[in-house]
Amino acid sequence: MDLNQVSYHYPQQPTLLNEISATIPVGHILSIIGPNGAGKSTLLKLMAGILQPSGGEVDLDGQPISSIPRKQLATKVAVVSQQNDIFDDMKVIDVVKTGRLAHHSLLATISDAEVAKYIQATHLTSLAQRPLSSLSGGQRQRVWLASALAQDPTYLLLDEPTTYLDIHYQAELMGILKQLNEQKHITIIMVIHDINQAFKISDVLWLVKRGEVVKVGKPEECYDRELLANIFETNIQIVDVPHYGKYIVEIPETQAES
Ligand SMILES: Nc1ncnc2c1ncn2[C@@H]1O[C@H](COP(=O)(O)OP(=O)(O)OP(=O)(O)O)[C@@H](O)[C@H]1O
Repeated sequence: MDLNQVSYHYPQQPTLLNEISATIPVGHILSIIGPNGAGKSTLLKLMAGILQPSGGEVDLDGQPISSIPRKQLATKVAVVSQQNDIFDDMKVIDVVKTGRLAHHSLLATISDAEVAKYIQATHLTSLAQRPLSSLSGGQRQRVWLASALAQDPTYLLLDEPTTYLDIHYQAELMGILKQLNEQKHITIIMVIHDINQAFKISDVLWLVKRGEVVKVGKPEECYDRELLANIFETNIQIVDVPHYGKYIVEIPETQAES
């Protein structure tokens, strides 16, 4: 996927993103990180073809996303969304199946074996027959992921996938994403607030501030205290944790000074 001088402004708003150019290599895990309101979700929506750039183009396999018919785009790009309570009465297994509808006719089917594969990959086997409404937030999150996988995409886009998850589920979800990336070579693009998870799982990071991609780099290139402090406008320390490696912590100024 290529961003060619992509600009964007919301209607009647000033320019938010200004001529962003970047390439996301196939098979990479990219995390977009930065403070609230920086433009991360907007960038993700442009990459998903949900929003159209005000200037420039997002290209997929050399073709502008805007020119790719919706159903064809759905064979390549899946967005993990989580706001859908219209599925509440449906069984998990049936919600997962609906993922395939994105790029097939309503009469199209997905084989039971394939559904089972996605359910297994997202650790939902024991919950498959339960109604969605009976699941916890973290379990639901995995259902949305399984449903997106049923689209069989090349690119999986996620907006803050760990927001409602406790640390156990966060780690589990990250493990699932890593496995999908390694085994199925799905390119993963996510907006994520947990910077340590982002640094751990990603091949490349985009650090975004006020609509600008300030830094593109591998995690090891972004363990830069000053850079991170500048992006998040807070005091950052990078500490070494035994058996883990570098860990980024935010230390409020008042404590740092004492
Ligand atoms: N539909 C909209 N109409 C007008 N302005 C919008 C709209 N959606 C977002 N914005 C504005 O665009 C800016 C960037 O929003 P965006 O959601 O992309 O930021 P973000 O980096 O994902 O933030 P967060 O971390 O808080 O989710 C913000 O100032 C926001 O208020």
